[in-house]
Amino acid sequence: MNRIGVFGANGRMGLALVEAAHKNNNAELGAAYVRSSSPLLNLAVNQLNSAAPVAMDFSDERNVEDIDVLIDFTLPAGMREHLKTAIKQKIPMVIGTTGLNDNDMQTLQAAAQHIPIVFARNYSVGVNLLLNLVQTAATKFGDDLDIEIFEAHHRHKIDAPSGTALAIGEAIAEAKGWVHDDVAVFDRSQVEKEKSQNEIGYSVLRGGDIVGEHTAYFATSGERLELTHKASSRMTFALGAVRAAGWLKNKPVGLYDMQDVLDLK
Ligand SMILES: NC(=O)C1=CN([C@@H]2O[C@H](COP(=O)(O)OP(=O)(O)OC[C@H]3O[C@@H](n4cnc5c(N)ncnc54)[C@H](OP(=O)(O)O)[C@@H]3O)[C@@H](O)[C@H]2O)C=CC1
Ligand SMILES: O=C(O)C1=N[C@H](C(=O)O)C[C@H](O)C1
Repeated sequence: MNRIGVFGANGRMGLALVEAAHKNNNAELGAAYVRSSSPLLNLAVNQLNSAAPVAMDFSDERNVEDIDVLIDFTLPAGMREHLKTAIKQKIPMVIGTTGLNDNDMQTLQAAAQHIPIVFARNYSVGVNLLLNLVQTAATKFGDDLDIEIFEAHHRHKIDAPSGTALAIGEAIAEAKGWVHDDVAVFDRSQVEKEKSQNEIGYSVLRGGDIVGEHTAYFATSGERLELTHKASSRMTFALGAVRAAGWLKNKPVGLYDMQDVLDLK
């Protein structure tokens, strides 16, 4: 049985992860953590199960010592703290937090020399298939091609474009032999010129309770291909992350992603 510790257990994804750990037959919830300053500390996280988990303080080392894999879907600042604990306790970590910067990515690379880590900006099967499909599309059209990425999420999401949109753009850039940062266009409001074909444009919608939608557009002069993924439940991501935790448990140190977990490379 894989004993899972969930950070940010009172968050939208945290709650879904707590439920997903109950649903997965090979996993059990070892601990559900909230911030040490949280008013929810020591209270029941939810009532899904007769043994409703109690929110614990991860900074108390006794609360992490029998955990097999830690899962973090919080914010970048939280992820940084949680990663330190994981390294100190030598516990593998599954990370889904988005909005990470270049320094964070370097920190993850360095951390992965000490513990096994899965980092993915989307834990759904569909998006991980999409990452392969966009690479095919990007290379099979000719030079007459415009590539744009659109994403839509709920009103509470604070990072933009989404981590998934960036992962799609990076996959396309890799297939085209482009440096993503050189071709990514996030804002055209001040650019008064025609678009170049060596660019990947991003656009973003925020509203209501949209779980997560992504479309990659491949537009030529005579046709347009639109590859769309729509998530209809956060449980998709949560079950994917719990599956990744099971896969990671006895892996050697290193930085992995969900395509490794799903054997899609
Ligand atoms: N990779 C994937 O498949 C997916 C990734 N995500 C990503 O997961 C993250 C969380 O999303 P969501 O659940 O909607 O967000 P929520 O705002 O609902 O939850 C965030 C959680 O993180 C906690 N948190 C925030 N800052 C810190 C900190 N500094 N230290 C400790 N805990 C902290 C919050 O605690 P508190 O309530 O005390 O503030 C809360 O429990 C986002 O980055 C999102 O993009 C989401 C879905 C899928
Ligand atoms: O914040 C969210 O909700 C989501 N975030 C991830 C992202 O930034 O891509 C994944 C998913 O789309 C939901």
